[in-house]
Amino acid sequence: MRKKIVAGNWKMNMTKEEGQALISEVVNMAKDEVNSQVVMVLCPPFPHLGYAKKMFQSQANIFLGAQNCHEKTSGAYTGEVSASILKSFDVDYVILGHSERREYFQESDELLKLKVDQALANQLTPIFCCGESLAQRQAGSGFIEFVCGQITQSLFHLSSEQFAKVVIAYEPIWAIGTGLTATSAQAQEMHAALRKHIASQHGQKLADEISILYGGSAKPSNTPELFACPDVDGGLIGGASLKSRDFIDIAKSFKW
Ligand SMILES: O=C[C@H](O)COP(=O)(O)O
Repeated sequence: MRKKIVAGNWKMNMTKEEGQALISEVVNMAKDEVNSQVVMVLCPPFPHLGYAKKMFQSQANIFLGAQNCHEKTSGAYTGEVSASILKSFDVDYVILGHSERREYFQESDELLKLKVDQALANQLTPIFCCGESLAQRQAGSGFIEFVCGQITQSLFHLSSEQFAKVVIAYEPIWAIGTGLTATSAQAQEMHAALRKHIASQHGQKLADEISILYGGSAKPSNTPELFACPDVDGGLIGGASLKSRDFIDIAKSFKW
């Protein structure tokens, strides 16, 4: 059975004190309330990575994620962080290709390919984001091909053994932070198409093992329906991951 994952992307939020309080609440609530088979990933800004892991070391289903890594191994790249540095801080996952990175930092499919390689070479699990813009969705056709194309461009150079280690996050750009959520039918349609696309390259067995998360204004009121879709394996959560109650309730949205 493929993994059910709820990842919280804090983006550029939370001071040290706020972050510590949030993690401690999430850890305590998860212990009592969340099925231990749900993989929970906390992705705070870089400075929090230094202390965060120690706060949930005893909890086997909570993992640490970063929000980005550099495409090179090391060197004179002021302000950047490599995958090997992240690994040395016990980071497990790294979000790559988020639409905010693509838009504000001009990250291309080609660059993301290199970042994915760095992540895998350092035993980090990439949470690879893909998704179409509002204009592409409103055009009414071609958006599924566009999103599958992002996977082709940045991930299809991987061997099947490498691809099996990747988590995909479908995040329609028009749903991120807007309050507009994809309907469960829209999410299911895209997730099924992505799985079919992966199967065309790596076979059905591997495609069936890949976790594909949904992201975009996910909240406790809509995740039960979204997570009930056969091809939706969890969520990449932005705003709602900053509130412990909401994040925990989202992690409780799976039907078993
Ligand atoms: O990485 C998370 C996504 O960008 C979703 O953000 P959101 O839940 O605030 O819409």
